[in-house]
This record gives sequence, C-alpha cells and structure tokens, in this order.
Amino acid sequence: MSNFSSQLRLSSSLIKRFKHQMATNVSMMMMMMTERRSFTTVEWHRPTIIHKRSLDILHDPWFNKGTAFSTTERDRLDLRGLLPPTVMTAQQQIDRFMVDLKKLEKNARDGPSDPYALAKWRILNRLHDRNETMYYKVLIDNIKEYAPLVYTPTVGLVCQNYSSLFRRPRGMYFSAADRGEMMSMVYNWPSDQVDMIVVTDGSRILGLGDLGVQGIGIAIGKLDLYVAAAGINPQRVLPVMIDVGTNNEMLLKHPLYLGLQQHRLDGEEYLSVIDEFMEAVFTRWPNVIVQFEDFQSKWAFKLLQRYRHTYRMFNDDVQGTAGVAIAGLLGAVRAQGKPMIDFPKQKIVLAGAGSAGIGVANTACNTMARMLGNSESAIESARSQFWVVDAMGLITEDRANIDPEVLPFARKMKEVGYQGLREGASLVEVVRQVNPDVLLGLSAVGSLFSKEVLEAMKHSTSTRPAIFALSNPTKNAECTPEEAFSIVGHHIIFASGSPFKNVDLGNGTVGHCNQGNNMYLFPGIGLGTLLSGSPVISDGMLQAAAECLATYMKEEEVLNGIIYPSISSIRDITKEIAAAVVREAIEEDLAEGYRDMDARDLQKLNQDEIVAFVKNNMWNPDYPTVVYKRD
Ligand SMILES: NC(=O)c1ccc[n+]([C@@H]2O[C@H](COP(=O)([O-])OP(=O)(O)OC[C@H]3O[C@@H](n4cnc5c(N)ncnc54)[C@H](O)[C@@H]3O)[C@@H](O)[C@H]2O)c1
Ligand SMILES: O=C(O)C[C@H](O)C(=O)O
Ligand SMILES: [Mg+2]
Repeated sequence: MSNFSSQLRLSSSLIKRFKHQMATNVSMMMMMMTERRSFTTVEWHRPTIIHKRSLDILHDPWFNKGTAFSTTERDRLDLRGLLPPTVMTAQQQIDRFMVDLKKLEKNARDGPSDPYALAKWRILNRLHDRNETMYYKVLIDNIKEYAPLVYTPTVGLVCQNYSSLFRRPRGMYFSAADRGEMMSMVYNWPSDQVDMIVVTDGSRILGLGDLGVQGIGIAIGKLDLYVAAAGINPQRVLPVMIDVGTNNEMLLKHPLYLGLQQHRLDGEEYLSVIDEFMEAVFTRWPNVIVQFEDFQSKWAFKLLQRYRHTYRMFNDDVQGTAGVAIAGLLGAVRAQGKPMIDFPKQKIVLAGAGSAGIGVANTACNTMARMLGNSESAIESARSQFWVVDAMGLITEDRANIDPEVLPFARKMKEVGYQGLREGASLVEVVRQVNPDVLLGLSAVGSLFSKEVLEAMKHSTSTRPAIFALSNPTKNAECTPEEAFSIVGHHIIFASGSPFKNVDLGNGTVGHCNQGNNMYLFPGIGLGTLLSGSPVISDGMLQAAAECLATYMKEEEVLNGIIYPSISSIRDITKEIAAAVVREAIEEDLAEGYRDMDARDLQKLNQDEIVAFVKNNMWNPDYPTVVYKRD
C-alpha cells in the first residue's frame, strides 16, 4: 500500500514535471512559429467546413466567393466550368463592382432607345437569380416591352459590360484551359436533363465583334426566348461559353476581364476544343439540342458542316436568319399583290457576305431554284438574281482569295461589264445600276444605307421596294425606318433586326417597322426538333419552319406592309412552327418520338393533334405545389 502510494506520488510529480516540460515546449514552439511567421507571407487558417458542392455554394451568400474561388477550390468543390476561367483577387472583385457602379449612369445613357435599359435589365436579372418562375411570368406577360431588354438590343450592351456586371454565374464556361477535363466537368452541371444548349465562342456578338467570354450574355438571352416563346422548361436549358481566348486587344489589356487572357486558339487546336465540348455534352445528355450562336463566319460554316449530320445542332445565324429572311422576302412579294411563285424574279442586293448574309443568299437561292424546277439552269438563273457586296465592294469572279461559301455568288465578269459594274463596285453604284427589288443589309455597319443609297432605291423596279436593315444591335442597323420611309417613299416594306417604333407618315398612315429577327424561328426549330426526337435537323425541317412563318401573316396584313408577326404573338407562332417542324420530321421518317410519344404514335397524329401535342409540352410559368421529402 505504502509502496503503491509512493509510486502514486512519484507519478504525480512526474506528471507535473511532464506538464511543465510540455508547457515550455509549446511556448517555445509558439515563439518559433511566431518568428517563422514573421519571415513568411503565408497565413494558415482553419478551413470552413461546408456540406454542399457545385452551384449550391455559388448560390449561398454565406459561402460564395464568386470569381475568387481558387483553381484548387474549383476542382475540390465541383465548381470547374461553373465560373468564368479567370481567378480574381478580392480587391479585383471590388474594383469590378465599383467600376460598374460608377458606370451605371453612363451605360444607361448609352442604352439604345431606352435611357434606362441597362438599369431595367439589372432589376430583371436579379429577379431571374431569385425566382425563375416569376421572372418568366413577367417576361412572357410583357414580352413586347422586355424582349428588347433580355434580347437585342440591350443584351449587346450587357455583353459589352459583362465583366463589370457579373454577379452570379449562369450557365457553363468551357475554356481552353479545360482541355481533357470536359467529359468530367460536364457533370458539375446540376441538372440531369438538359433539352437546349445555346453555345457561343464570343467571336462575333451581334454586330459588336469579338467580346470573348463576355459573349455568354447572348446565349443567356437566346435561352430566355426558348423559355418564354417555346416553353422549354427553364431547368433544362444551359447557356454555354467556350472561351478559347479573344483577339479583342482592349479586353486582353483590361485588368478586370474575366476570360482567358490569351489570343484565340485557331486551326486544329480550336477544333479539338469544340470537338471535346460536343462529345462531352452529348455523352451526358444524348438528346440535347445545341444551337451555335454568334461564331465568326470563318468557323460558323465549317462547324455546321462538321457536326450537322451527326449531332442535333444548328447554327442560328446561318440557318435561323435565312429562314426569317425568306419569310420576309416572300412577304415582300405578296405585298406587291403578286403570288409567291414570282419570287425568282426579284433582284436582290445583299450588303454583307458573312455567316448571316451568305446563309440568307443560299437559302433564298435554293427557294428560287425549287420554284423554277431545280434544274442546273434553274440554279444558275436563281444565282443571277443576287448581287453581293461586302467590305471590299461588289464580289465578282475577279475577287482574290474568295471564300468557298461566297464563290457561288460572285458575279460573272462578262455580266458585270454590260451592267456597268466591276469588281469592288460600291454599294451605291450597284444599287444605281441594278435598281433592285430588295436591298438587304447584314453587314453590321450602322448607317451603311446612306442617303445616296436610299435615293438610288427610289428607282427600284418593284412597286413596293423592300429595305431590310437586319444588322444588330440598334446602332448597327444599316438605316432607320424614318430614313427609309422619308427618302425612298411611303410605299416601301421595311424590316430591321432590332426593334424600332413604327413611323408616323402623316394623314393617319403608319409606316410599319417589322422586326426581321431570327427570334421568330429558332425557338420553334428547337422545340419541334425536341418533340419530334429527330437525331438531326434537316434542310426540310428548316424549310418547313420558314414556310410556316411566311404563311402565318394574313393577306390584308401583308398588303399593309406587315410581313412579320408582332412579338406579342411569339408563343403562338413558335407553337405553329414547332408543329411544322415535327410534321416534316415525321414525313422524312426522322421522328423517333419524345417521352411516351414514340415514333409510331407520332405518325398517327393529324395536323391539329400535332399542334395540341406541341402545346401540351410547353412549360408555363405557374408555381408547382412543393412537398418536402427526406433523402
Ligand atoms: N436580324 C437577324 O436575325 C440577324 C441574324 C444574324 C445576324 N444578324 C446581324 O448581321 C450582322 C452580320 O452578321 P454576320 O455573322 O454575317 O457577320 P460577319 O462579320 O460574318 O459578316 C459581316 C459582313 O459584312 C461585310 N461588310 C463589312 N463592311 C461592309 C460594308 N461597308 N459594305 C458592305 N458589306 C460590309 C463584311 O465584309 C462581311 O462580309 C450582325 O450585325 C448581326 O447582328 C442579324
Ligand atoms: O441575336 C439577334 O438578335 C439576332 C442574331 O442572332 C444576331 O446575331 O444578330
Ligand atoms: Mg446571332
């Protein structure tokens, strides 16, 4: 017992000594650490433990750091691709915010026709971030008023200012730095079902040029219309930005630019990034439809040819614009009191030989050729109705280094000779010599249809000359409706890409300003393709969409110069176009069905049933009943 108690005393004094030793060691270690700290810049903090990943973090104001998440954090927390690629410091984030705050007034003044456009966009955008159902209800119920904010023209201003406007990410960013990762990072997107992707590489945003990563705004704007006009469920849309760099030197030099600060990838390197993206999204969502938007012409045609026979994809600027233009051109024929079959007689001067211009020329030419019997000579004769003018003037066979897509529209040298024209003739010279029925602008050059050009249009051989100033946004329109009606005359048919107000011509008459924009087609093309289950988007499906739009307008409207529907009826027109696309897919034996409507069921539907099928599958902005269920 005594032995035991002495052992106990001994051990308690040992413990005391040990404790003392430990305390001395700890304080020495602390001193050493403090000393070491004073020599290093690294601060060690306890991490914050969170129980969420991916978008849940970005949408949680307690934990969200936005663009300040480091690359390792982005990988650790499944955030790769959910933010623009550049990692910003906290100070840079504040700088961006302050620049934006201070610029608000100036930007609002720059807004196209509404001085408060950008401020209104912000309010709508905040609602979009808080409550999607309410946002789309507001948008659908006020589409005429708010489409110009979420779409052209304000969306252009938003893209130009995106790096300072950025608050919360929307959509996915695949960058050149993500090569080899895309197959896995695509799973960072929280939704297992995606119906529509709109993708851009930001290289030609509207008529505003290369805006790099900031171009994501156009993909968001287009998908807003997919939801509002086509009733695609907002939880199943995905805006995508493929950031391969930018050649916009101003952005490259800008310290707050959110995209990759490098020049654009080109050639095989560029293609491999787009290939990897396509492979990744179609692996995760085999039934998705991918709309290519605002790719520079150099790649627009090539990518379309590369993918259109294997993937459910289309290029809106090439194919959507072409369909809308055809509908308008046929409307202009009807407005002259002539049958549509007279279309092949129309002389068309086209200003702009990019993705949009050549897309229109091809489709218009094919339509004429079909009306003429589709023989070799029909195609030749159709081509001879087009005079294409680009930045270097009239395009002829004499043009050096002509793009293969443009070549079919190069005027023959012997013809231009007797028409008093030459390679590179100016737009005004061409209009003076040709006296066209139609003057169509897809040049991205504001005011290109100058007083002289419009004066020359007075000698048009048409009883109702058509002037289509289709470039976007507003300041890039080739002319305003006021200029066209006042210079050429009250009898013209006018259309613009971005919205303008009708013109008061006096004596109670109105000069109608039609909005000739691909927004009338792409939502219906996407919805129709989705519901038909067609694995590709055929020329016939695109043609059916265009024809449906062309015949949508009533005779008396067309005679009054109204060749496109009002945007207020965009949901109805989209439903009809989607039904036309489904019908064509069935006829071409491409329709594989959608959900419980299989190919055989689809084939049994009559016209009205197809329209009803489309209508029943359109999402409406009504709150669902919500119940809680444990995992
Ligand atoms: N309304 C619509 O639905 C719609 C659809 C697609 C594109 N767009 C607009 O069309 C414009 C062009 O788009 P894109 O993809 O073809 O662009 P792009 O850059 O590929 O082509 C522009 C073309 O215009 C030509 N051009 C430049 N200056 C000219 C001049 N002074 N005279 C004649 N031609 C000139 C260029 O040489 C080029 O051929 C953009 O403003 C875009 O917003 C409108
Ligand atoms: O975006 C638009 O308003 C139309 C078109 O896609 C364009 O590029 O201008
Ligand atoms: Mg576009």
